[in-house]
Order: sequence, then structure tokens, then C-alpha cells
Amino acid sequence: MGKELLQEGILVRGQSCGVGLALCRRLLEEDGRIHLCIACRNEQKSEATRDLILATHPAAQVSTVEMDLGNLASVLRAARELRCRFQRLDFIYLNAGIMPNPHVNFKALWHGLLTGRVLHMLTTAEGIMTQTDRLNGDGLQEVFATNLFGHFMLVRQLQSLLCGNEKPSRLIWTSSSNARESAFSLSDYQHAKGQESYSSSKYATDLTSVVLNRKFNDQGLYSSVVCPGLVMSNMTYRILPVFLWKLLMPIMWLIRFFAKTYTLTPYNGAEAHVWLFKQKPEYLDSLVKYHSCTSGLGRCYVEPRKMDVDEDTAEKFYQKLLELEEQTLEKYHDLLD
Ligand SMILES: NC(=O)C1=CN([C@@H]2O[C@H](COP(=O)(O)OP(=O)(O)OC[C@H]3O[C@@H](n4cnc5c(N)ncnc54)[C@H](OP(=O)(O)O)[C@@H]3O)[C@@H](O)[C@H]2O)C=CC1
Ligand SMILES: CC(C)=CCC[C@@H](C)[C@H]1CC[C@H]2C3=C(CC[C@]12C)[C@@]1(C)CCC(=O)[C@@H](C)[C@@H]1CC3
Repeated sequence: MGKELLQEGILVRGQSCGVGLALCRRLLEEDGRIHLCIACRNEQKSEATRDLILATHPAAQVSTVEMDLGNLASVLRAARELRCRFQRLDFIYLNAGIMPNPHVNFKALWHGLLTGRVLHMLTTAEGIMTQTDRLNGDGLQEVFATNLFGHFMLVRQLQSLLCGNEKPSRLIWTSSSNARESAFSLSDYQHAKGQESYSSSKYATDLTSVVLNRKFNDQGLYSSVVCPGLVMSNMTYRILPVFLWKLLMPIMWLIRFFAKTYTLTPYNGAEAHVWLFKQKPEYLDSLVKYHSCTSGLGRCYVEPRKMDVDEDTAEKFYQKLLELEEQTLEKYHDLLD
């Protein structure tokens, strides 16, 4: 396949629905000339997603690549294809994420409603959510592999398209306000032992973004993290049934007057992603997470909040990711150029 030089090559992961699909549409509203490359798990999903985007933006340039983040061979294959197709990528939105077997502790939720930390609990889910994780086909914890490590491998494999270009390239990770230091441990960074694998993987995402800035800003690669807020999507519909969310909707609109991260729709949730698209990366703070917010009256805006990350831990974690990357590349050496 011949190389094509793209003006704005933008790769979006995790866009077949929810925040990712809204993000693709909003990026095209910002600039209809961009070339979007969407990465889906299989051909049917790719085609269906492409059709959904073309239905609202018929003139858009949308290409597809197949990639399953829970399968490292698939990530390496997709990266090889992208290296053949593109000379540079201006943005990668690392948005795919899973929260398998979510469990809400209703007793803790009820107790929390009666305390002064009710808003904190309702916006971060601290103390009220757990998940059950499992090993994937690569022998990695599934949540760590899908939410972080697959993305990390992809970025490393696409380094030649991202670094040393005349214009900076950008990584935008979808993290969460559920990311919490206490859920993460360097000695169990895949979170095999605990029950907060989602929170741990999102904290690991924050650490990774911080350290990537330290390593790659001087080569023109910049990384940011965002939180879309609480959004009704397939992920939340697996936490509580749809009818219950529908019943709770009036309460959530009320909560939104106090908790601005109750963005609720994928469109509102993509606010921070779109805002970052328009910013000069040199002026952004790498220790800040950008939160999509929606006011009680429905106005969307972005709120930067300092992250609770320790740069020394970030560096140590990065070394562990590099070790795991080395083992992966040894295992799949036949998939490298
Ligand atoms: N909803 C919310 O309240 C919040 C969501 N987030 C984060 O936002 C991001 C988007 O989530 P949201 O839109 O809500 O949820 P959805 O479940 O709607 O979307 C998740 C996306 O990730 C993709 N994905 C999941 N597993 C894989 C995999 N193994 N390989 C490739 N792609 C995969 C899905 O693709 P497929 O269609 O193939 O399954 C889908 O496009 C996630 O990172 C999530 O953690 C953060 C804070 C709050
Ligand atoms: C809103 C009401 C009145 C009830 C719902 C209770 C919980 C199901 C709900 C409260 C806080 C929510 C929350 C998330 C999931 C659903 C809740 C626990 C997330 C963990 C979803 C994924 C994320 O990434 C977080 C930012 C969310 C934090 C808040």
C-alpha cells in the first residue's frame, strides 16, 4: 500500500458508540477537512461505525483499521498497517475502555448519601464500585490490557509517525475521575489482587501520560488526559439496567446543578476531547486532567483539575511497562517489520 501524506491524520480508538462516536462527529463539525481513521475490533463494526459517521457527515474522509486492544498481536498488526498507510498522525484519541462485571455496593451508597462527601461519592464512585477482572488470551489482566497496555503498545509502535514532525502530535487519553492512587500499586500494577481494576487502570493511564510528556515533549509529542464525566453509554448500561437509569434521569438532572461532571450524554462527554483538539499543546499542563462539565442549564465547558500523581512513581511504572513491552515484542517478533 502506498504512503499518503495526510493533513490531519486522526486516529480514534473506541469510537463504535458512546463518547467515541460523538467525538468523531464533533471533530468533523470543528473541521470537515480532517482525515479520521477509526480503529474497530472487526470489519462489521468498522463499516457500521463508518456508516454512522457518514450519515451525519457525508463528505467526511473516514478510513478504518481493525484492532482489538485485548489482543496484542492484533495491536501489532494494526500498527504495522498504519505505519504503511500514514506518514504522520496528528492526534490519537485513546478512548477505548472496559469495566467488566461492575458491582455497586448499595449499602455503602446509601450510607454515603447521608454524609458530607455525597457529591464526591456521586462523581468519583469512591467506595461504592468494584469489578471482577480476569486474564485475557495474552495472559494479562483484561482491564489493564484493554484500558492501558494495548494503547501503550500502539503508541510505542506508532512513534515514528508521532515524533519529529514539523507540527506537534498529540495523544489524548480518556481517563476517569474514578482514577485513584489507593487503587494502584507498583507491585501489582495489573491489579490482579484487588477489586478496583478500572480505577487502577485509569490511574495507570494518568501516570503514563505524565511520563510520556517527560520523555517525548522534546520530540514534538504531547499527551493529555480527559474525563468525560458520567455519561450514559454501553458502559453505564452494564452497571444498572437502562430502565433504572431512565427512572433516575430527573434526579441526575437535579444532581447536575451541584455536580457539573454529570455530563450524561456522549456529546457533552466529548467536550474536553474537542476542546483539547483546539489548544496549543505547549501551553497545556501535563499534570492536569481536563474534565468535561455541563452546567445545570446544559452549558458545556471544560474544567482543568490538578492530578494526584507522583512523577517518581510514574517513572518507575514506565520502566515496568517497557519490560512488559520487551517481553511482548519477543513473543510476537514475527509481527515486527
Ligand atoms: N461512561 C462513563 O460514564 C465514563 C466513561 N469513561 C471512559 O470513556 C471511554 C469511552 O467509554 P464509553 O463511551 O462510556 O463506553 P462504551 O462502552 O460505549 O465505549 C467503549 C469503547 O471501547 C471499545 N472497546 C472496548 N473493548 C475493546 C477492545 N478490546 N478493543 C477495542 N476496542 C474496545 C468499544 O468498542 P466495541 O464497540 O467494539 O465494544 C467502544 O467503542 C472509556 O475509556 C471509559 O472508561 C470515563 C469516565 C466516565
Ligand atoms: C446517580 C444516582 C442517584 C444513582 C446511581 C448510583 C451509582 C450507580 C452511580 C453513582 C456514581 C456513578 C459513577 C459511575 C458509575 C455509576 C455510579 C457508581 C462511574 C464509575 C462510571 C465510570 C467512570 O469512569 C466514573 C467517572 C463514574 C463515576 C460516577
